[in-house]
Amino acid sequence: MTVAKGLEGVVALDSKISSIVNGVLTYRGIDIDDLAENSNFEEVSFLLWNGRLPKQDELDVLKQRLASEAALPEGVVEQLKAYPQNAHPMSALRTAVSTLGLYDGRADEISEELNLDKAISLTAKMPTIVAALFRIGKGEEPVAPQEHRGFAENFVYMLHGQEPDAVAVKAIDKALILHADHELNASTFAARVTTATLSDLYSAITTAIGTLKGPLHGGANEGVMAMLEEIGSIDKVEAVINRKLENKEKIMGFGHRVYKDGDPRAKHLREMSRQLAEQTGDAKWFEMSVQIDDLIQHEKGLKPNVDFYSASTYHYLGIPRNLFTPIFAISRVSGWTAHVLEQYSDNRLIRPRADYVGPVDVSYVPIDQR
Ligand SMILES: CC(=O)SCCNC(=O)CCNC(=O)[C@H](O)C(C)(C)COP(=O)(O)OP(=O)(O)OC[C@H]1O[C@@H](n2cnc3c(N)ncnc32)[C@H](O)[C@@H]1OP(=O)(O)O
Ligand SMILES: O=C([O-])CC(=O)C(=O)O
Repeated sequence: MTVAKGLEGVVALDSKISSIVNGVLTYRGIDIDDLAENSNFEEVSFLLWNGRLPKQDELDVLKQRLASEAALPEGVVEQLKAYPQNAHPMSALRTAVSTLGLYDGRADEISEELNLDKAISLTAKMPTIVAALFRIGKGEEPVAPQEHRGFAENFVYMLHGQEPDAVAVKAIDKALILHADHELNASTFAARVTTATLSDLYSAITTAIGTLKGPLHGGANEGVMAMLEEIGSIDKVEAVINRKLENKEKIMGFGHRVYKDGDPRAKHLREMSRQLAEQTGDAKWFEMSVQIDDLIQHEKGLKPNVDFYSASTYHYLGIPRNLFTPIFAISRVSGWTAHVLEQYSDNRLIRPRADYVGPVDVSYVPIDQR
């Protein structure tokens, strides 16, 4: 058997959701650059779930549903308050999504219509969970979502409990568009593996969140911020990065399994970070990031991925670093659920083989003779 370690280059399934061809990322055939400039997260979610852009009335209905289904069952809010306060928000989010499944009496009913309803309902609740975890962590009461607010706007409102800043809302909305789907990345693959056993949507998304959390995947954005904080000032960039390279440490936010010539999402986040640096008058985090970017490209030939400039962008928005990966999950749930729907619609159990390389012909030794 030929083993492709890490399944590199293996095509595991057909999908009509997103594509990466010659370094260009599309959702349902539309270039991500076009969507990032012109769309919004609700529209992108519709696109991922339905395979086409919505008409105005369809978009209005989806926006209304996402806002009206954002509130959490009281029992879930009580559980969030009971979680250990030192739990990582990604772990708490994973457990909360699993708990939400317990509150859906039809979680195990699988039908096209119900699956889409569940996708909308879960997507609607993700920002509410993340904002509630943030506030509970600070010893504050969660803020309930408001029905007249858009998706990104409601999230920023629930974080701070006050009228959201328009710049922050626009930046979060763009970040959500850019993170919404990415072909067969590790967390999406994990969600599809779970779905392919005909398990329920909440189980698939719980699987996906656990997979996104790792620092080689979505967790890298938090790792980037930790690195920026460790470096601390522009004059220390070179020394710290060179030491990390000498120690053969992975530099968070660089490299990619598929993109070898650059991640098309990174330029948008870089520009957002630059603009926010200018608006806040605090250039340090952007300038440090640019210097690291130049150094890593020069030393390793590696380019930044989606996680690199999202770290300084979120930092400028006043978001603590342990919420960076949960924000990724708030967005990616639209893609994960689109893949869950696609998997259900043409399912076959996903079950590859392993090449056994362990010992053979070993006899059982009774315990008293070992
Ligand atoms: C949303 C996302 O998930 S985007 C990815 C987020 N993850 C990160 O940013 C973590 C840092 N990056 C990495 O660890 C990797 O580049 C991954 C996990 C993204 C891709 O991994 P793979 O496709 O398996 O690449 P692989 O690890 O084989 O890298 C190839 C070579 O480049 C090196 N390399 C790759 N990325 C990095 C990095 N960030 N820092 C230093 N060296 C790196 C590897 O050490 C390897 O070198 P070698 O051939 O001398 O052993
Ligand atoms: O595709 C990948 O391997 C990781 C990634 O960039 C993403 O999930 O957005």
